[in-house]
Amino acid sequence: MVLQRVIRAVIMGPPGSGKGTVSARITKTFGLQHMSSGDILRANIKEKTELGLLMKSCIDQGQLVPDDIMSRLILNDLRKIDNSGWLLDGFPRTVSQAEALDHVYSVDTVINLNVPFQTIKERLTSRWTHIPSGRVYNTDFNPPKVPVIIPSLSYILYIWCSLHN
Ligand SMILES: Nc1nc2c(ncn2[C@@H]2O[C@H](COP(=O)(O)OP(=O)(O)O)[C@@H](O)[C@H]2O)c(=O)[nH]1
Ligand SMILES: Nc1ncnc2c1ncn2[C@@H]1O[C@H](COP(=O)(O)OP(=O)(O)O)[C@@H](O)[C@H]1O
Repeated sequence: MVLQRVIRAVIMGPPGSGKGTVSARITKTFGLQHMSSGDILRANIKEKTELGLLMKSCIDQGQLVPDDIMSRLILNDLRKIDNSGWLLDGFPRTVSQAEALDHVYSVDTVINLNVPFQTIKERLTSRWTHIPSGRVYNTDFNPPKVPVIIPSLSYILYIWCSLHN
């Protein structure tokens, strides 16, 4: 029997630094579960869970979700995959969240993406998201296979509704 070591890692960096893009490659290469705080929050909002409804108003106002709620949510999800390796993306985001994680798990590796602000600005202006799958593209670096040519009114409405529900 071969015992495989469970790897627990965290990726950090400002919004737009490439955490989601790099995480997808790392998790595929090393067989880790990708735990994205943004995706977990969006799933809870979509499913209209009690916490999801509470958090929607914070996110809509551009605020961070309170530390205790966020830590509870992520640690709860990590407990469900206790025997797997994971890469945390977007959590911890504050000292209090880091302490909550450290209390329960010992993390093997932390990757910090250090990207200049000007580069982040350029990347975010050419970032596109495929709403149904959540995949992120960039018109220069990682363009989608099927380019969006002229969005129809119904498509614009569809995107608007997806962002506001
Ligand atoms: N030029 C370039 N663009 C990148 C790179 N990594 C990510 N991007 C693009 O930058 C944007 C932000 O990346 P994303 O993974 O969403 O960042 P996050 O907000 O930190 O998760 C997206 O449009 C990506 O396609 C990179 O190494 N070079
Ligand atoms: N660890 C966290 N603590 C508090 N709020 C969070 C955390 N992660 C995500 N959020 C909330 O969810 C929103 C979307 O997160 P995310 O998809 O990671 O995008 P971004 O990194 O661009 O802010 C954030 O703007 C914030 O309101």
